[in-house]
Amino acid sequence: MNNSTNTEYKSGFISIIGRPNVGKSTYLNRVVGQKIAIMSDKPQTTRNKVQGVLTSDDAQMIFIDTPGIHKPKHKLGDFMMKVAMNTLREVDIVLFMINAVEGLGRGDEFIIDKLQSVKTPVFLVVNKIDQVHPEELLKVIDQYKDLFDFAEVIPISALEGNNTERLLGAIKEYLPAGPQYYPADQITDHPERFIISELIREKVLHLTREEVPHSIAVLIDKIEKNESSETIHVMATIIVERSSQKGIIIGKQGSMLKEVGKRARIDIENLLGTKVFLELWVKVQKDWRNRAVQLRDFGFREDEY
Ligand SMILES: Nc1nc2c(ncn2[C@@H]2O[C@H](COP(=O)(O)OP(=O)(O)OP(=O)(O)O)[C@@H](O)[C@H]2O)c(=O)[nH]1
Repeated sequence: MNNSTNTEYKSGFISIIGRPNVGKSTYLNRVVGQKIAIMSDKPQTTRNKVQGVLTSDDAQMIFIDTPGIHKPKHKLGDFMMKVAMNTLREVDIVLFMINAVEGLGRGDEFIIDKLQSVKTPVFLVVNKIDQVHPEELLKVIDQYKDLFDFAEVIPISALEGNNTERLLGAIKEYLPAGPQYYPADQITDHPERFIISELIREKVLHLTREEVPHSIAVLIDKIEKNESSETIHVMATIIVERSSQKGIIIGKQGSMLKEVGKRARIDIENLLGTKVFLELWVKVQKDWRNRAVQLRDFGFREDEY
């Protein structure tokens, strides 16, 4: 085993937001090189948007959709908006995608307004440049730059592939060192999975405060529908770096873990709109962040708890 590497593995979550029809799915599909998201002319076809995972030798980028950011009247209403806003805070980079042809519209102002409270770096991704003159493009960019301080401004054509490599390069620059969350051959997942893991992580952090550092990870082992009882069985593992942290998270006679589970379950039930049976495990994986390859080998059932 060789632990001494000069270049650190980078990984992180990138959320793509923007008005309907700006080309988010087209971009996602180009990035992961396969048709994984539903592309259509019909706005907001589905709530259950897929995410794309792009894995290379030195980085893993996980693209996620942000539910509800442009849908304030979504049936889950405020809760989804809250989740969306939290998601924006939890990701490493936000790609705000706009349509170079249409320019600034009302939906954009709503999104920009929401972004003002987010500290995550926001890239302005100006899509569909194959359809505008360069002069027009500059005008559109200026309109947006007047309203927000973007970390990067990158014009692309998701359809034709112009500049998409440059965008990936910029994303990599901003990603922190981190593990390979997903196996290299996995390219899609459902955003629910990510949100559920974040809801659990949030409860752990709230309940334990500074005793448990932010380095914990929550991996979702399974989400399974039980047809007969109409419940969804979620099994997740909270990964910590030291056994002392495991003790804190489990608590006296399991009291802390029970409370984490109770609070997380309520949120997950709201998210999924169905009854949930939540099973939580805690596992020590020393220095897990530096042992990216091991993450893909986590076999939860083999472990002693
Ligand atoms: N000319 C041109 N058309 C594009 C480009 N990117 C996407 N489109 C087209 O724009 C339309 C909408 O693209 P989608 O990728 O479905 O847009 P979306 O933002 O995911 O839409 P929602 O799912 O409704 O949020 C499709 O007809 C695409 O072919 C581009 O770079 N240039």
